[in-house]
Amino acid sequence: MSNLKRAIGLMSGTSMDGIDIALLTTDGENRIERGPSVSMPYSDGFRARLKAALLDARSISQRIDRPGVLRRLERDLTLLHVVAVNDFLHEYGLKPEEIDMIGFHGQTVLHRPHEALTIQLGDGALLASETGIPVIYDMRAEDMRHGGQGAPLIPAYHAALAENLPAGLDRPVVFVNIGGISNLTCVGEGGALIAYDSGPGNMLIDQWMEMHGQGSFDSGGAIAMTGHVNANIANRYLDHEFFTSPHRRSLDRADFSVPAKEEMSLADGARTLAFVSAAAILRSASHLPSAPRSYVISGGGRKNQAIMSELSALAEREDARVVDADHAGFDGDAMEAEAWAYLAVRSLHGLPLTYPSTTGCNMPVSGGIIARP
Ligand SMILES: Nc1ncnc2c1ncn2[C@@H]1O[C@H](COP(=O)(O)OP(=O)(O)OP(=O)(O)O)[C@@H](O)[C@H]1O
Ligand SMILES: CC(=O)N[C@H]1[C@@H]2OC[C@@H](O2)[C@@H](O)[C@@H]1O[C@H](C)C(=O)O
Repeated sequence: MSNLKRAIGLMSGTSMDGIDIALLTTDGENRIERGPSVSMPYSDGFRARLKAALLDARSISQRIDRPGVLRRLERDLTLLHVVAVNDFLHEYGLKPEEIDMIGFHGQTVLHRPHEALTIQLGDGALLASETGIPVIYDMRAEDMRHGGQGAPLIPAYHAALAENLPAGLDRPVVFVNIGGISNLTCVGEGGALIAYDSGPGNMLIDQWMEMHGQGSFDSGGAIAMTGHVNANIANRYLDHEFFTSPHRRSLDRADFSVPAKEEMSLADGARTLAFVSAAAILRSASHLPSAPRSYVISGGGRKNQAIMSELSALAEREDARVVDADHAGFDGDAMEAEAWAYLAVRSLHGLPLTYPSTTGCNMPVSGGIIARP
């Protein structure tokens, strides 16, 4: 009997721009068949509610606390995921009974690894009852109970993808996800894994654009491409203890703040923050035991031309190649959602989601809670 399962992965990331949905058929190990994927953007109003809720989340001290607006928001967020799943099933002519499980990330509203506290809003039981599909959720907590950072979790999936790298991508290969926050996974010769968060990704750029009334992101990096890097401000970010400390740790959105509006012009700010996003990745990669030969970039940040050109220039100096995940045979938009489907299957099979070399946990750890319809 095969261990193959058909799973839907759902990711609502730190950019808070919407829900990514992907279908994956996998054994949770080396067999991966990628299915369709879509994104369901949040309305401006819902996005604003998520952002406002980050403030209420700061007073959480126990995992079950839902102060202020959080309880109602968790329900609404879950119902949006219900709509996302049901629309997806309809669009691809699938029935709930044809899906073995959903891997549900939810929305991180607080992440304090030093307090072993991480909160992802999302009601797994409600999602299961409203879709008729078993749901595996809350996949970060068990890692923290074993001394881990609770993030990143995508490395187990990166490791499986690295089994099928196209020719020309030499190891060590580093998978980089440039979302609101960026994280990297280095896969060395023989499959050795090292992973950690690598710095601010798009979140500062997004906040900078919003502050200037220029929408929620710098589309294509078009504004950044007309600006110049302010080296003093860039160094202020890059000299942060996060990069200089010998210890790697995971990040919360609140760890870095946007520059003050009057510090730079719109274009120089967009360019400087794109440079910071790129340089942060290289600076974090300098803590790896051996120099990477290739970087495979996923996440929305790969669509920002300024980030990508800064990254390519910096990597070239170290004789490394930078490749968009889409050009390496992967799907740079769906990779996180695919990962949550993959991790759900691993969770079901009791396989580790994290390792000492990915989150700093004290042993390989599985995790996740299952909610049945
Ligand atoms: N066309 C584009 N041009 C420039 N930037 C873009 C474009 N599309 C998306 N982005 C950036 O990517 C972000 C979304 O990226 P992504 O969906 O990978 O993040 P996330 O999954 O929410 O975050 P995380 O991985 O930290 O959880 C947007 O907020 C925006 O900054
Ligand atoms: C606590 C949390 O939600 N962390 C996210 C965030 O967004 C990117 C980076 O920081 C990563 O550590 C993680 O998400 C990815 C998907 C992960 O766990 O692999």
